[in-house]
Amino acid sequence: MKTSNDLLTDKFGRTVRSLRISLTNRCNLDCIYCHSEGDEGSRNEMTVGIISDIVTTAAKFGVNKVKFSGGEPLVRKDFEEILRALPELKDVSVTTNGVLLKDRAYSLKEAGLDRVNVSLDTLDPEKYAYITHGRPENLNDVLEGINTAIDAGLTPVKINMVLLKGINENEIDDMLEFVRGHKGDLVLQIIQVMDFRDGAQYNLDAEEIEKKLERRADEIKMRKMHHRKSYIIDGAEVEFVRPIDNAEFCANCNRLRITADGKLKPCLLVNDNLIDFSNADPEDFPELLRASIERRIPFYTDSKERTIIEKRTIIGDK
Ligand SMILES: Nc1nc2c(ncn2[C@@H]2O[C@H](COP(=O)(O)OP(=O)(O)OP(=O)(O)O)[C@@H](O)[C@H]2O)c(=O)[nH]1
Ligand code: SF4
Ligand code: SF4
Repeated sequence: MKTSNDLLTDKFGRTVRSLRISLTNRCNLDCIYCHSEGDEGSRNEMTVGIISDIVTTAAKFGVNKVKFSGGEPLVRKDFEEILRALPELKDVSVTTNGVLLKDRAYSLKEAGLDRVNVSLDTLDPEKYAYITHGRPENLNDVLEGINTAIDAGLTPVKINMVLLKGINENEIDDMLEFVRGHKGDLVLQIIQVMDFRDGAQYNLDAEEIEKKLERRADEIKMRKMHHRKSYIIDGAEVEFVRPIDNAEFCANCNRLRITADGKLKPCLLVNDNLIDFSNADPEDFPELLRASIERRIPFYTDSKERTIIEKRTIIGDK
């Protein structure tokens, strides 16, 4: 048995400090690029007790960050209860589409949520409806949700903008202006679209776009997680998430995923190495965590050829 210090370090020297927990596969939208956290789509959902047990165990071994995701995590009415059942952590956040955020922001903050990321690819209602298969009016709900989250202190609120060729690639400056208009409470997060659902057809040269932003930056920071860079451009902060074929991103991946139905998932893009702990005895959790860490490998390496083959065989066209 490993000691508590190295239990969550994998054979590539990556120490897991963060859990990314999917609360549900249900969603009130249906986006054209949805990756559903790379999950197979089970309808089962973990109970508050299981979530609390696994986070408590992981926290004993150094995990200090939890990110909740979905599907859409706010469709779970017991999200506040889940938050109240967590141990003390450094950073608890959620990624949401924001449609239901307005009515929950204050209660989530009171229950212990630190901050929120909100998906917002466009400020145009018609494009919004096209991307999400929702209603144009949903865009207003999201904007109200963002404002309420700021009022409730769920800051900084990150605005997740997935770059989509032919749809929103010319909206980066509008988004930067939107962020500037909220006086330091917002950060723009630009995300390269991945090869899920219709994603591939909207892919563009994200590296080139990032280089252009870099040239405009007054200041550049780099995060430990994924070595992601963020740029300050005329007072607006923009972080770039560019995972595809990015060996550096995977070499600095320090998060372990948990699927909505309670499986440890070492990598977003791999589904044949999951470990089920939904029916396990909490006493066995450390051993299961360790087993999952043993299965972690960086998905993208320096060999692009290998990556493409793996992608086809492992995730298919999901
Ligand atoms: N391939 C890959 N993509 C990721 C990973 N983490 C995040 N992403 C991408 O980044 C998108 C946005 O992530 P968010 O859920 O907003 O959270 P985050 O930016 O990772 O976390 P914070 O910056 O700490 O809030 C996801 O939908 C993915 O497309 C990862 O570990 N691997
Ligand atoms: S809001 Fe998120 S989970 Fe829902 S369909 Fe869009 S990308 Fe998928
Ligand atoms: S190994 Fe790479 S692709 Fe897999 S979850 Fe980590 S960063 Fe994402």
